Amino acid sequence: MAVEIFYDDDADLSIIQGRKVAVIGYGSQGHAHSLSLRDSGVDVRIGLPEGSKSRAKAEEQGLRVLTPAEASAEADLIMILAPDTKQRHIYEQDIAPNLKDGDALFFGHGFNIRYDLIKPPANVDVAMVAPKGPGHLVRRQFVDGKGVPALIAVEQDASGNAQALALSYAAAIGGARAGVIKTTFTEETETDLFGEQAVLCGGASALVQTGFEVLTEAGYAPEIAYFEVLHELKLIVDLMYEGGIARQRYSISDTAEYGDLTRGPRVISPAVKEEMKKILGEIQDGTFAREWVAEDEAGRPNFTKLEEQGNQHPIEATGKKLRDLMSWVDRPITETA
Ligand SMILES: NC(=O)C1=CN([C@@H]2O[C@H](COP(=O)(O)OP(=O)(O)OC[C@H]3O[C@@H](n4cnc5c(N)ncnc54)[C@H](OP(=O)(O)O)[C@@H]3O)[C@@H](O)[C@H]2O)C=CC1
Ligand SMILES: CC[C@](O)(C(C)=O)C(=O)O
Ligand SMILES: [Mg+2]
Ligand SMILES: [Mg+2]
Repeated sequence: MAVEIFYDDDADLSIIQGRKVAVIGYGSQGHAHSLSLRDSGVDVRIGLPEGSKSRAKAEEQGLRVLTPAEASAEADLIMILAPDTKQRHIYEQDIAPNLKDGDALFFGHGFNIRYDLIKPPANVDVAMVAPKGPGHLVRRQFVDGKGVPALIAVEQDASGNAQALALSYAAAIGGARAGVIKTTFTEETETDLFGEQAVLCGGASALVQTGFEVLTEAGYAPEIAYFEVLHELKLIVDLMYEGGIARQRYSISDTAEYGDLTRGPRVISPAVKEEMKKILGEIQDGTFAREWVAEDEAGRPNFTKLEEQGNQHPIEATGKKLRDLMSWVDRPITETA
């Protein structure tokens, strides 16, 4: 089925400029949405608990910070940008009691709606604006006059105007400069989880770590291995970003391209594709969501252990040493990035 793609000319910015927006959370996505909404002339307040370490960051940027309940009560559009596993509790405790007829409840990812963790009442719009990129780059691209593509979806159209509202919001954070695609909460959730697990984060991290291990275990210098499998990956992916895999193949040598064509399918073998299909199945049938919610409720023991193991991987120490010598590479991720 053909997708609908919208650009700035299709969006009416005045719709979101006429709303009182509460952004709940001020992390990667929260800071990007809030600052760009404000720069687009939208009335924004931030909802954060009293003890939140994000409060100071938002206040330093001149934003008005309230508790999540106060922000929800004051606003007529509430965008939840707290961690997915915390959203259900925030919704029940702070948002639901403050929802009024005609309010809009917005999400940056469909997890809590797709897996029935949040069940909004019938009298509010329920929509999503999900940028297809990390929040710090969503903000950086907006500041640079560019934009990260975004997906919009409407789960519940109580006002009859939810899609135009979502598109207006997406335009205000720069998404419609690059293209906004209309989808569903289900499609966004399942493709986003699959992308981050199998390709963008899980797949890419494991590929890089394994390549580094194979080279260093064979006696090659860690610094050379780092440049080969991590640093240069960005340069190769930049070519794909600009012109697809064909552009990447045009720029590399014939020798590299022959290796790419003949060895790539041996690395990402049919067995890897089968495993990817299993991972997609666990997303579709809710296995991953149940596992992740239970892990979070148990205090994240496995998450913490695996994250620490990743931090201790030898590629991290080698990379830190090399990046310290390249001031332009380790660009700090700040609230104005
Ligand atoms: N990271 C990304 O780039 C992307 C994220 N998304 C989605 O955006 C949403 C937010 O993710 P992300 O930006 O990564 O989140 P982060 O973990 O970066 O930030 C979470 C924010 O929520 C705050 N928070 C924690 N608990 C509460 C609470 N009880 N009430 C209010 N605020 C709270 C945190 O404050 P504190 O400082 O106190 O911890 C922090 O400011 C998720 O749905 C995610 O799937 C979608 C696309 C990309
Ligand atoms: C790729 C990870 C992501 O889905 C994103 C930045 O888009 C996320 O959830 O952070
Ligand atoms: Mg994503
Ligand atoms: Mg995601």
